Amino acid sequence: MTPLLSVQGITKRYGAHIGCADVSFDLYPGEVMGIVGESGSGKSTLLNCMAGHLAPDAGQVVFDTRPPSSSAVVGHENYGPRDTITMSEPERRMLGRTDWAFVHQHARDGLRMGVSAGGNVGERLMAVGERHYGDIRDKATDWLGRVEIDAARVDDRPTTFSGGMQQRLQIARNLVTGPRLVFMDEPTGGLDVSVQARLLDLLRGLVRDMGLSAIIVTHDLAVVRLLADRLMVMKSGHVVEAGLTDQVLDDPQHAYSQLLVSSVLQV
Ligand SMILES: Nc1ncnc2c1ncn2[C@@H]1O[C@H](COP(=O)(O)OP(=O)(O)OP(=O)(O)O)[C@@H](O)[C@H]1O
Repeated sequence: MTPLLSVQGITKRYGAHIGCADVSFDLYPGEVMGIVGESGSGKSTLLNCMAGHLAPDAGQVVFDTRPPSSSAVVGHENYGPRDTITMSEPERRMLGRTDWAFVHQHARDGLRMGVSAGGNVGERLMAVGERHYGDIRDKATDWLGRVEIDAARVDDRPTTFSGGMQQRLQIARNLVTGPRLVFMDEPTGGLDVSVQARLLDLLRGLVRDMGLSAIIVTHDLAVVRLLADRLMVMKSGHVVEAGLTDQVLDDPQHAYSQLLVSSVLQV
């Protein structure tokens, strides 16, 4: 099977300082990869390099592209595995609106706070060529329901929403176009514990129902335990251990992973 995403030798330095070094892995369709490590271990640097937000110094991020489903989507004729780092900026941007999604830790980074909830979701549909107002509004309302936001709030701005609702709205905005790969940066970070649990449950259901592939960066091992099939443990920019989530968490081999797991157990 062709990997959906094949990451090869991604390296990013900040001056003499290493952000992440020589990271490689394959992600297959429907698979969820968790990336864990303490603060400063390079998780966000790696995620941002993979998602095209940051230019790596070396490496490839090869995505198995498919023909556009909307006639409004124009551009590349070469489908199949493509290095997204060397593809043109318009192509990468289109990927970011269609097959890729990015869920930020802070919902306000992924939402337009001055636009209604329905508008936030509908905007992404318009970006891929949908023009029929009634259809867009219906789909937006349907997605609000799928993320457990009352349809009566469709015209309200996200500024009037709680943190958990804002995060669920950001997820709806991201998933409405049916992406195949979702990058998530600490998706439950900064939320109350009970809100986190509900969001995790929702995410798990959506990932399963939509057959999504995802890469989730977190320092919370409970998040990867619930969502990730596989796990990479990072330390000082390097991957020190990788494997099936349960295997790594229940029987960590590297001393740093052991420390990471045990310090969580002590909490
Ligand atoms: N813009 C930058 N300029 C210089 N150094 C940076 C920059 N961004 C990150 N770094 C450094 O790169 C290393 C990796 O940082 P990164 O933010 O990727 O780690 P992280 O694991 O995501 O941490 P956190 O969980 O705190 O976000 C750290 O040593 C950090 O200080």
